[in-house]
Amino acid sequence: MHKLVLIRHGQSQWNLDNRFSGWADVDLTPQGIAEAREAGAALKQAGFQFDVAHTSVLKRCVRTLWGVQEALDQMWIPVLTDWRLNERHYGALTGLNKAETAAKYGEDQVKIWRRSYDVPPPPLERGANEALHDPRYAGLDPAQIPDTECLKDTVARVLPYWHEMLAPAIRSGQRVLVVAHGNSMRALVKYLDNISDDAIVEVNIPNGIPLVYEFDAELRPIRREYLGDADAIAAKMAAVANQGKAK
Ligand SMILES: O=C(O)[C@@H](CO)OP(=O)(O)O
Repeated sequence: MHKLVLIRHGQSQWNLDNRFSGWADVDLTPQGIAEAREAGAALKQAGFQFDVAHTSVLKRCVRTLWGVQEALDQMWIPVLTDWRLNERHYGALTGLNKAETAAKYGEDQVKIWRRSYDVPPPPLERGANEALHDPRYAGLDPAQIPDTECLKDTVARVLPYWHEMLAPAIRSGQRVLVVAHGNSMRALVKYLDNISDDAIVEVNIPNGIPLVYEFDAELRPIRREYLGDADAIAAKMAAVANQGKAK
């Protein structure tokens, strides 16, 4: 039986402030740090241990992984960080308040920007794209650095990571933990669960809750389950969906 555990990072400062984050490197809040430890404790209680962990190059994910590893008493396992697990790039919306953006452009437009499969937010001007000068992206061809991304664009970088890095490790028997972001997880979940372009619009990922997949030998999902209280998880998902309301 193959398993995979996915966790969205804990609450970030811009989750709390209700701002579009994308590739901005915002840190966790104290609540986010506590959520990371709780996720690790829940995994430990359920008997999970891991051989390797993968995360993005953004500190809200890295710090979440640290909290999970600490609670699991597995600080020693190999960790791979990769930009392909980053949050979807939010283009010119990065840093804007979601409720204010909904008040200005309408909730429907904000839902399209947040959740549609193939409509990207307005792009950053190339000259304003700080990722071009950020050493963590120095190994990339500048053409790979986006000025904005829709979910389809995020799928186009997350899926190669799945096929090249995650799936072979899982197939070889490694116990793999992935700490990622709301939309890089939506990209992976869309593929794994074969969710349509229309249905993915309603999928929201809660912060700091382990999502456990069980696969058959072909890595087709047999079961998936969030670890934790179902009502609390549903409330967290609804809170994410409601971030795009004008209030
Ligand atoms: O701001 C972001 O980068 C993401 C995740 O926090 O937000 P949303 O849920 O609006 O896609």
